[in-house]
Amino acid sequence: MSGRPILTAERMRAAEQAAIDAGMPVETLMERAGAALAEATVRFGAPLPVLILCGPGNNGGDGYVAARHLADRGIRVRVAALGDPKSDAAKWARSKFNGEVEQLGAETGRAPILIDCLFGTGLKKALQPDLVEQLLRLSTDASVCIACDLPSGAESDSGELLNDVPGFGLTVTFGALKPAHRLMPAMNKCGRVVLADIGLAIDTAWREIGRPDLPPLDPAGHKYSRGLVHALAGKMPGAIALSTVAAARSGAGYVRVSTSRAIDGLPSAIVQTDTAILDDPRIGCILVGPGMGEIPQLLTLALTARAPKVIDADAIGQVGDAERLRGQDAILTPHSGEFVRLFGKLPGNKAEQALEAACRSGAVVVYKGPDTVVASPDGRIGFAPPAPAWLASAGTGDVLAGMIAALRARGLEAFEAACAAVWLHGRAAEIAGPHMIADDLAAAIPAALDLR
Ligand SMILES: NC(=O)C1=CN([C@@H]2O[C@H](COP(=O)(O)OP(=O)(O)OC[C@H]3O[C@@H](n4cnc5c(N)ncnc54)[C@H](O)[C@@H]3O)[C@@H](O)[C@H]2O)[C@@H](O)CC1
Ligand SMILES: Nc1ncnc2c1ncn2[C@@H]1O[C@H](COP(=O)(O)OP(=O)(O)O)[C@@H](O)[C@H]1O
Ligand SMILES: [K+]
Repeated sequence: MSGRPILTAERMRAAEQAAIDAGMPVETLMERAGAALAEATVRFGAPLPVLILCGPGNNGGDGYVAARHLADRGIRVRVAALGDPKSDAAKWARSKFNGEVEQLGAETGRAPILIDCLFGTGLKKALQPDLVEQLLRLSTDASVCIACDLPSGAESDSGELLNDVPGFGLTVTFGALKPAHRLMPAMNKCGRVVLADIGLAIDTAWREIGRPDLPPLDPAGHKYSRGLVHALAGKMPGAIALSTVAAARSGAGYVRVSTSRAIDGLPSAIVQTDTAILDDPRIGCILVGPGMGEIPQLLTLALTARAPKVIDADAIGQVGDAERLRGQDAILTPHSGEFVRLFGKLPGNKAEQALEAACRSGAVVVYKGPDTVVASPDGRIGFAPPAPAWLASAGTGDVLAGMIAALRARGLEAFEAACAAVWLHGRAAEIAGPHMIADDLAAAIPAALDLR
């Protein structure tokens, strides 16, 4: 899966230390970070007067460097600091800035562009209440708010907010994204996240899910080689109808649904059958769960088959013990309620919880929500880019399950199929627009596929 790298604060510091050990001065890293922050500010905010709030550590150091670069470009820039810089690199950055440095407080005047360089990955506790008050006041008075690395108060690894945090239009981060950029509630405060390369070597299995690279159609292919999805209908046929339409629209060559009674309104291209023979070697992926209701035999039947499977919705609740999935080639797609029901309350951030669930079950886990994460038992984690909040409507999860099943049946490896579907699902929602219903979402999949 391609996409921007994501590192915890500890691994970020390790990457920085490795660069320093290899002979790169920390001042060079800070110089690059501050220059990138200044560049993004000019591009995003236009050449308006800037106020930079500097904290005592290296986040503040980046701010002094950015102030120098902005001043060199002829932009009116003021710096208000919490106090003297504490780290050597920040002291160096402060010494290179020729302008005046105000004491940050109730007297600090507003500016149209505000840059928050108070705290970044070094945040350890909530900001003092009076500092929060100043940050909120100055951000309310600004037209454009930019966060250096992280909004101050957002905890880098968990995505928790330790104090009230204003909403930023832009966050400029360095080397790699941090989990907080893609986990709620912090991700909702970051605005657009720009990643600047400051010359660090980044090695990680955690990435933001990027635009998928789907294999081209085989010119000599046939409907089975393009992928056969076999869905199992249960009590509520509407849900499996959404899933199967989504699977067909996602490029499966053949979509078949086992159902005891005809499902009205299903496109004729989707084959309805009253038998449920799952030992057909041509099946590329079985889909079970959407609209299943209390029919646990359907999950049992799916688990007897060799084919890969997507286990969604009601079927997740029927798994009981995650160990049951060992040896299965499965993708699980729980929302938070289904996740806790199957795995209990796990420690760590959402990504770590998904990874633990993947390790326990041996399945790829798509932990859904406004901050969907995809985890593979081999340690890979994909963090979804922001998706529209209007996805929170009935049936959109059924659509996602069908999309994953189609991409899996088309031959993508389980983790790749899940990540690609999550990306396309978010883009389809953007295309379908704020008043969409799940049926519109499925109809927008071809346009999302065309975006790639
Ligand atoms: N890791 C890297 O490779 C690079 C990091 N850079 C910058 O360095 C930042 C991290 O710098 P630091 O480790 O100095 O940490 P910060 O600048 O985030 O915080 C500085 C120190 O403030 C104290 N502190 C934390 N929370 C506080 C609170 N609520 N109230 C009062 N004091 C508090 C802590 O002792 C902390 O170490 C990054 O966010 C980034 O902006 C850049 O300079 C470029 C290179
Ligand atoms: N606030 C939100 N912002 C973005 N995406 C969301 C939000 N809430 C839910 N989603 C997405 O919408 C889908 C909902 O799936 P699910 O909860 O299974 O609903 P349903 O069972 O009704 O289909 C998931 O893909 C989830 O990630
Ligand atoms: K900051």
